[in-house]
This record gives sequence, structure tokens and C-alpha cells, in this order.
Amino acid sequence: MISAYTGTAVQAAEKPLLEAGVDLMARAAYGLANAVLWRLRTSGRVYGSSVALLIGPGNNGADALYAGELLSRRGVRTTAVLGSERVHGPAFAAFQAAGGTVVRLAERGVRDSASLVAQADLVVDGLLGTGARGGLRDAVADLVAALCEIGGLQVIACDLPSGVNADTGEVSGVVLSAIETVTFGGIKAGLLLPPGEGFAGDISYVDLDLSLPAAALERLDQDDLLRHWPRPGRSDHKYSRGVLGVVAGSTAYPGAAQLALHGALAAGTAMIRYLGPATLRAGGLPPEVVPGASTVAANRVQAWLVGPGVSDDAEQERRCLDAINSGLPVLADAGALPLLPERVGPQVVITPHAGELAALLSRRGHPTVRADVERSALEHARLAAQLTGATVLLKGATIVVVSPQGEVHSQSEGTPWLATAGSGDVLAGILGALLAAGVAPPLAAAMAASVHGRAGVLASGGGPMTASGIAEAVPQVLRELFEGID
Ligand SMILES: NC(=O)C1=CN([C@@H]2O[C@H](COP(=O)(O)OP(=O)(O)OC[C@H]3O[C@@H](n4cnc5c(N)ncnc54)[C@H](O)[C@@H]3O)[C@@H](O)[C@H]2O)[C@@H](O)CC1
Ligand SMILES: Nc1ncnc2c1ncn2[C@@H]1O[C@H](COP(=O)(O)OP(=O)(O)O)[C@@H](O)[C@H]1O
Ligand SMILES: [K+]
Repeated sequence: MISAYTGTAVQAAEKPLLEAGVDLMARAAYGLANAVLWRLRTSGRVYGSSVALLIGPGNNGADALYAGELLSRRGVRTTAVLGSERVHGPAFAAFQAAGGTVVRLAERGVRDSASLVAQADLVVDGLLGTGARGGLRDAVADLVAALCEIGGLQVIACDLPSGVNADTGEVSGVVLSAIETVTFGGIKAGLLLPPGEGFAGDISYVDLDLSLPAAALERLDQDDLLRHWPRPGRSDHKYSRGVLGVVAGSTAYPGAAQLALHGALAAGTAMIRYLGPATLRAGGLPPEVVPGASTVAANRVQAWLVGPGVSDDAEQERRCLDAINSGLPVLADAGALPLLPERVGPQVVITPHAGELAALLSRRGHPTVRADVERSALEHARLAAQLTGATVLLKGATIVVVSPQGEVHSQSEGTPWLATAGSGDVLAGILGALLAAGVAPPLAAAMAASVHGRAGVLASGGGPMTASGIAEAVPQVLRELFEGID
């Protein structure tokens, strides 16, 4: 499990150590300098290479300056570009004493400073850290915009990419994309949330031996999947493993039902009862799927998956609503989202993409467009969980899961090739399988996101794939997970 924390929590945890005189900044700077040295070494040479340091007014800039001092002493040509008048005095003095060059943005101007920075082998982003309020502003924002336009820079972010909110991953204004972020004392939640994660690159962690509070966000790893993924025991039979009821598809969208069923079967559901249009039931179903009784109430299941491909079909919509109101664990996706009652219980999971989440919030008196959700995903997912009472899984390159109790998970094992029609239906199937097997909704949502992403990577192999291909890869992902255990 990877745990991540708010910037405030990390700063609070630093306080007692700082009061005891521990030089945390020196440890942070040492970790940052080592990351830079490693990059320089792997790309050729350390001695005689050049590093540009973008320096802000606070301790983040100080970390970068102290790292610059260490780099200068190793023979790296360092140039600090001071973004503001204010700079950490002792760090600045140490940097200069080690022979670093200083450039003031206000004197040199944006264009000149940008071309200077672009010539460096590596750039360290030390403009803003956990003390940031809002995004980059004024000339510093212009400098970063100019650097983004030049492109191709090798940037290492100090603690977090400047302009990314440490707590939420929200991005306001321009941000330099890093190849690596060296973060101190605790991984900041914003590094594992969209859109911030997209700017962070690889995350390296410098331990400062802090006593941290409960995590603000958790990310499951392979061990968590292995521990929690349901596997049949000797005494199991197909009913005891959990039966999934599926309400999916319509005459207009038969494929979504197929993909959701395929996803659920691939993820290990032993028994599925399917409710849908006669045309679909008549021949198009996978042979393993059992046609269910026509009403929700007449089917004995342990969980429901409702909504993929449900469109303009009153009978299917009635079934979706009945399943949502059944009190059983239920995953409501796609066509079921507009049917969601005002409040539901915590046994309900919804799986919108950004556009669907914006529509849901707008229907509930919070006018929202897709771009709002994309800019601050956590905030909007949280609002939806509070308003509906459901666990919310917000889809995208980084998937965010928020429970109505406020627990947050995020997963990002996937690949952009997953952005293909029907991919979400397969995810719904995987999640439905876990709910039917009795896994608690927030955990099930995070596990499904993880396995869906892994299956996408396996199916893609670096190239295009179909949604069916994702489902076909799921058993292999699980086999590899279970390898070596009884
Ligand atoms: N607390 C500690 O002793 C440690 C902190 N560390 C570093 O310290 C950083 C936090 O330091 P600070 O609290 O000084 O925070 P920052 O370095 O983020 O700087 C905050 C300062 O920048 C200004 N500012 C805030 N938002 C701005 C904006 N949008 N545009 C322009 N200026 C803005 C404010 O005047 C504020 O004083 C961490 O990210 C980490 O890099 C590390 O050295 C480890 C130890
Ligand atoms: N850029 C991306 N990188 C990784 N995964 C993505 C990306 N875009 C979308 N996905 C994933 O692909 C799936 C798309 O689901 P959805 O939007 O519902 O599509 P559909 O309705 O066509 O099935 C989700 O699991 C989402 O998280
Ligand atoms: K930074």
C-alpha cells in the first residue's frame, strides 16, 4: 500500500523535529541532489554538466539552493534563476559560496532566462512547495509558460511540481512537467491525484523519519490485490462464491452488455443472471451467462451491476432503479447514473467519467462542466460522494475513488490505450465481480481500477487494443498475481 498525505500533515509532523534542531532541509537537499546526480550520471557525465535551478521565495527554493550547493561541489555548473525578490538567506549564501551562478528573473527578463534554462542538461523546479497558495503568477508563470513552449526539458521537481496543489492534485495555471519528483517526509496526495500526477513523473521519496497521521489517500499495490482478491476455497460452490445480477444493454447498445458480462466472467464471477432485452437474451449472450427472471425482485443475487448500454428502454431503466433500491451492493454505471435517487446507501458505487460526473453534479444544483472536473477531480468526486451517499469511482488516467465516509484511493496502472469505447463497461464487469464476492465497495472499486489498468497494459503491449482484449487479459493478470501461492 502506498500512503499519501496532505502538505499540512507533513508540515505538522516536521514541527517537533525542527524544534529539536534536526536539519530536515539538509536531508531533503541531499536526497534531491542525489536524484539529480543519478540522472546526470546515467545520461553521461556529472563533472562539467549544467543544472538550472528555478528558485521561489520559500523553503522549497531553499531545498533547491542547498541541493545546488552540493551539486556545485561535485563539479556541476549550477545556475539559480531567482523568481522573486525574496529568497531564503542562508541557502542563498551557501549556494553562492559553493560557486553557483545567480540570475534574477526581474533583471534578465523572461525570454533570456528561459533560453538560459533551456540550455541546461537538467532543470530543478524549486519554485513552490507545500506552502503554495494557488498557482504560479506573474513573471514566474511567464517563465514557466515559455519553458513549456520550448519543451523537451529534463525537469526534476523539488517536493512537488510547482503549481500542483499538494493536497488535491488540482492544477491552476502553468506547470512544468517533471520526469521525476523528489518528495520529502511523506508522499503528497496531490502527486497521486489527477491532474497533478500527470506532471510528477517518477516519484522518489526522501524519508525524514516523521510521525505521520493517518493517510489522506491510499494506493493499492500488488500485495494488497493478492491479499484481498477473492479466491474460491475447497468448500465453495458456484452460489457461495457470489452471484452477480446484470442489467445492461438495450436494443441500441447491445455491445456494452457483452463487454460488462465478459469483464465480470474474466474477473472470476462464477454465476451471472442477466436481465435485458429479449433480442440480447435470445442468442447474443456468452454461454456461461444465465438468463434471469424478468424482474429484479425475482432474482437471487449477492450484488447488481446496472447501467452499461442502458438507453431509452423503460423496462431496463425500471430494473436499474429497482436494483439500486434493493439494498444489495450495486454498481451503477452509464445509463443508470441519471436514474440515481436523491440519496443512496454506502452499498452503492457509481463509476462516472468526468463528463458524467459533471452532468450528475449539475443535476443536483452544482453547475459543472467536464473541464471543472478535470481541473480538480478530487473535489468533485468528494462532492458527488457527499451529495449522493455513494462511493464514487471517477474514471480517467488516474482513477479516484472516494467513499461517502471520505476515504480516498487512487490507482493509475493503466495506459492511454485504455481510452477506447467499451473499456468502461469491462471495468464495470470487474467491479461487479468483486461486489458479488463480498468485497467492500471502496476496496472493490480500487481493486477493479488496478486490475483493469494492468489488463489494459498487458493487452496493449504498447499498441492499440479493443475493449474485448482488456477483458481477455484479466485472467492472465490474476494468474500472475496468484503465481506462487497455494
Ligand atoms: N518545514 C521544513 O522544515 C521542511 C520543508 N521542506 C520544504 O519546504 C517546502 C515548504 O516550504 P514553505 O512553507 O516555505 O513553502 P513554499 O516553498 O511553497 O513557499 C511558500 C512561500 O511562497 C509564497 N507563495 C505562496 N504561494 C505563492 C504563489 N502562488 N505565487 C508566488 N508566491 C507564492 C508565500 O509568500 C510563501 O511564503 C516544502 O515543499 C519542502 O520543499 C523540506 O526542506 C523539508 C523540511
Ligand atoms: N488517458 C487514459 N489513460 C488511462 N486510462 C484511461 C484514459 N482514459 C480513459 N481511461 C480509462 O478507460 C476507461 C474508459 O471508460 P469510459 O469513459 O466509461 O468509456 P466507455 O463508456 O467507452 O466504456 C476507464 O476505465 C478510464 O479510467
Ligand atoms: K517545486
